[in-house]
Amino acid sequence: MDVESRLSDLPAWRREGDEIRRTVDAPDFPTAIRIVDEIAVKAEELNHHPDIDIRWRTLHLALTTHDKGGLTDLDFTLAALIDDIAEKHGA
Ligand SMILES: C[C@H](O)[C@H](O)[C@H]1CNC2=NC(N)=NC(=O)C2=N1
Repeated sequence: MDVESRLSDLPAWRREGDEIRRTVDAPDFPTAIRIVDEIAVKAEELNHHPDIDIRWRTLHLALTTHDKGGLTDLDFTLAALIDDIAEKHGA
């Protein structure tokens, strides 16, 4: 997988070893939680689940495919969906 080329379509994300990561700065805490809730729905649909660290209104998200020991298409698919959700909420 050409990770750098996939990342060029996802400027908010950066590679850290076997993961891609981004932060999401929500306008306030309730919005941050709504974003997490919408991500959770997508994660269940895809059976692919991000690591999420919630710090007040900032989310730290990390994606990898544990089952395959590295990054796969699913990580980039979910990353794009997370970007859509964040943008919709002004984050
Ligand atoms: C058995 C089941 O398919 C898994 O353990 C799934 C669930 N969610 C997952 N999420 C992520 N991010 N990586 C995985 O490898 C993964 N595996």
